[in-house]
Amino acid sequence: MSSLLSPELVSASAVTVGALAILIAYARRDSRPIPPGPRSLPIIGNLLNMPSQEQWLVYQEWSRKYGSLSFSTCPDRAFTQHGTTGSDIVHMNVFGTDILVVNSAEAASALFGHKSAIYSDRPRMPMLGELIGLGWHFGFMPHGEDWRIHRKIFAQEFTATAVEGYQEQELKWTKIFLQNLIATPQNFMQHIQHMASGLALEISFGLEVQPSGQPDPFIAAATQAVEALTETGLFGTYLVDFLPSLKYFPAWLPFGKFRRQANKWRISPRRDYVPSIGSKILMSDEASNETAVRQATAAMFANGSAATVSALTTFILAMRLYPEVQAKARREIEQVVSGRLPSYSDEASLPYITAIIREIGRWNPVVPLSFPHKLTTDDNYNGYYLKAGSVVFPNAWAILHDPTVYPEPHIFKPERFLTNDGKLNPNVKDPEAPWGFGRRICPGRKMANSTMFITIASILATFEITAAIDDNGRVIKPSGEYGSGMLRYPKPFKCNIKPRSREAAALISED
Ligand code: HEM
Repeated sequence: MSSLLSPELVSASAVTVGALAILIAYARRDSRPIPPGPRSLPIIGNLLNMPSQEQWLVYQEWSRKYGSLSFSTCPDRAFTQHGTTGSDIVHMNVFGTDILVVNSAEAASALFGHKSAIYSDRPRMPMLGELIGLGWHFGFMPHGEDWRIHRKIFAQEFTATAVEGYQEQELKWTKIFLQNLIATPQNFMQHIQHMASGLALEISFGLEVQPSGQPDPFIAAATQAVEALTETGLFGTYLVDFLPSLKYFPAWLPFGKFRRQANKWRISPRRDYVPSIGSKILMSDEASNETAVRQATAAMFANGSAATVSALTTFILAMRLYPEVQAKARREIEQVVSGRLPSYSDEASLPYITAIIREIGRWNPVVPLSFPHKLTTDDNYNGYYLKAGSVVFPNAWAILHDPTVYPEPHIFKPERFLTNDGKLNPNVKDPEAPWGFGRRICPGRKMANSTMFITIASILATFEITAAIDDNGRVIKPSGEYGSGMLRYPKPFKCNIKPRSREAAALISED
């Protein structure tokens, strides 16, 4: 009996049944007009068109290329003539899974905003949730009761008032960061990471983490989770996302590479942890349901802070590449802050710093394709039929680089959010797209903005960021490149960071 049900036989049968289901679905395909997209092939659909790098750029290009002039009545679009007007929604199909990419703010607002009840689900993500073990992460839970409970408890901890309550810890960690920066400025990325993790641990568990950065097993596990999320979180990166039965295939098969990668990233805290106070609390068996939810959300905060790390690294990059922005920001700070470090009460008087924070999220969004949403009910948009069960990607990158809304979108220009006399322009909205959409919008955004404000204002008040010089006296220009994953980070780059003056250095070392 056991030999009859060998894993190989089970997986082969599962794939055969899956292939049959796709064939039947293909034969019965719908004839209603669907959004345009690249031409698809039988069974595999657009598998060969799926970009593997910087997907947001490819989808942005497709939305210009595939027009909405003539509606196809054939879902594989074999006979469609594409128009020239472009379409803000593009469609693909891979092994029977419909994929929609939303490329404009109007379409995002019409779907994720006005119809959030049917656009707030998440697709099943076998690689991330089942093989790597991030299924507990409520950011990837289906839109249901469990998600609602997690989200409610989490959101209570990060309201505007709750976030004000964390300012003391944020000021403390900003100071630690500045001190680490003065000691080893070349390690600025590591110091940003340490500050974000230390702050998350202190706020979540009340833990006092070593300021100098002794390795902590909880930080290590959170970092591992972030790496897994970055590499695999983009739905469709692995075939198993489209064909879940592949997860039963043994790792040694030639196409079992994803299994080997999943084993590398698999989150198994109970076995791998060296006990720390944080991990003991996190893993406590006596935990009640609510405690369990709190524990998971605390760990989520550690992950969320990874996004803040990316945004702060983008800030350093922008200051290195745009010295005139840095000089202008510093002039504003000098008018407001003198003989002390910046505080939260300065925020209202520093509109240029607020504009810089907005521009960071717009210029190089941390999550350019946001997290994938799933449509739960048949819908239509601009005459197109959108099928229930479709995976829907909001293309935050395309929305934030729309030249009709943000002229010269590739340039870092905080002025776009300001009036001529330097106030925040009420007619230019603070973009929401960097934070996601509808009911799933990032619940940690107030916390992230608060951390960014105090860190950025404090760096500008005390340090100068200039070009690094190589051994031959030549300026090293950062490539400005980013890694391509679900969360984007600037690729490591060099710059010269030094205190602006003796007074600034003295402020940093003061207790
Ligand atoms: C610059 C920093 C950050 C950025 C750019 C960012 C961006 C995002 C985005 C784009 C999403 C997906 C929204 C969607 O599905 O439409 C998200 C979800 C989420 N973020 Fe953030 N985030 C940041 C920081 C944080 C922080 C600090 C926390 C924790 C305090 C956090 C907690 C979460 C959670 C829990 C979710 C999942 C929400 C859900 O599925 O219901 N984020 N974030």
